[in-house]
Amino acid sequence: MTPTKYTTRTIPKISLHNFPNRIPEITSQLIHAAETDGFFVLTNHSIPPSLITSQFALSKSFFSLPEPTKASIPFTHANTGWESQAQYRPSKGQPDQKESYQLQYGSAMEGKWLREEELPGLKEGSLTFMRACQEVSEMLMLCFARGLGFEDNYFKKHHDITRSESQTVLRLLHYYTINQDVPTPFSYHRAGAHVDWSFLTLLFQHAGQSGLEICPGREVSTAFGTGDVWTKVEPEEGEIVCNIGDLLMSWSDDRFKSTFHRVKTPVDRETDYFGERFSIAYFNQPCTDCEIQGPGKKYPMVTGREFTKRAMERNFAALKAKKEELGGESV
Ligand SMILES: O=C(O)CCC(=O)C(=O)O
Ligand SMILES: [Fe+2]
Repeated sequence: MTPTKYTTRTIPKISLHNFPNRIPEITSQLIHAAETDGFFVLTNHSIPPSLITSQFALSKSFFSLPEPTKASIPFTHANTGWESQAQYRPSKGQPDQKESYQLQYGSAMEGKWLREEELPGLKEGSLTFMRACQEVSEMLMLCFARGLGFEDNYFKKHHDITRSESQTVLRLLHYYTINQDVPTPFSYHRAGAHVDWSFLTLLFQHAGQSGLEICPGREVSTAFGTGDVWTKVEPEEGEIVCNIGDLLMSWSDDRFKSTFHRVKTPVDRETDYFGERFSIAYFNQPCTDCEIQGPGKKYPMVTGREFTKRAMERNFAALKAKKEELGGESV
């Protein structure tokens, strides 16, 4: 196994302080970050630290529940529910070593909330947190709409969480502790390299629970491939790490780049984090019936439903190719 090559890149930090009066300045910072790094970190945003802390506490309580309770709300094609070691990345053809629980706002959650007595406050608390994430997302959507020459509400209305067509997702993630005394198998990945197919992803991490790495420079919205020079993104409490997803890349006619990222397999006792890791991701997804096309019409128009379906199919095709390359290994 060839060792990963690393380089230090400065991840832009963008403050949302006093947003209504700083929209032009924030817009130019966001556009620059989106055109170059594809990743940026938000500071001074509107989500109170206590809300982030409570959502992490809910997440920890959820993942501590007995397996049969979690298995009673399994992950399905509606993109909601709980899974454990079931997500295969096309880059590796092996399952991520983690469990996750995906939540949405609307009908896709039917049968996917636990009963209140199983985890009191889960539904109300998570929806409050999701709405706070949406508020931040809508600030960014306004800036991206201006940057691309659309009217201010353009992206906001296509990601309307009050509509039953909403596909936006909150994902609670839990990576298992890794035993430092046993050599880590090659196939072991906390989260294999991938790009998100969202518009924008907002990621919350805990200080000290490192592992996130990025590799900018994705050039086309359809190809899979992992660059070989990575940069570590150290988690800071309260900050939001954002990445451009394939949807915004396509909607900007490839002007903004979606960026490969992964959660590293810890191998080095001196530098890597082997303990359990919790993170929370909020994926802005388009309403199923919205029409997606960039200002320059580089790609044919597709609906939100088609975009999601194609992204899943691309993932599946790339995974199949990877499996064949690995010699029909059972995944
Ligand atoms: O857990 C993390 O830090 C990253 C998660 C992620 O990239 C994803 O779920 O798409
Ligand atoms: Fe991701």
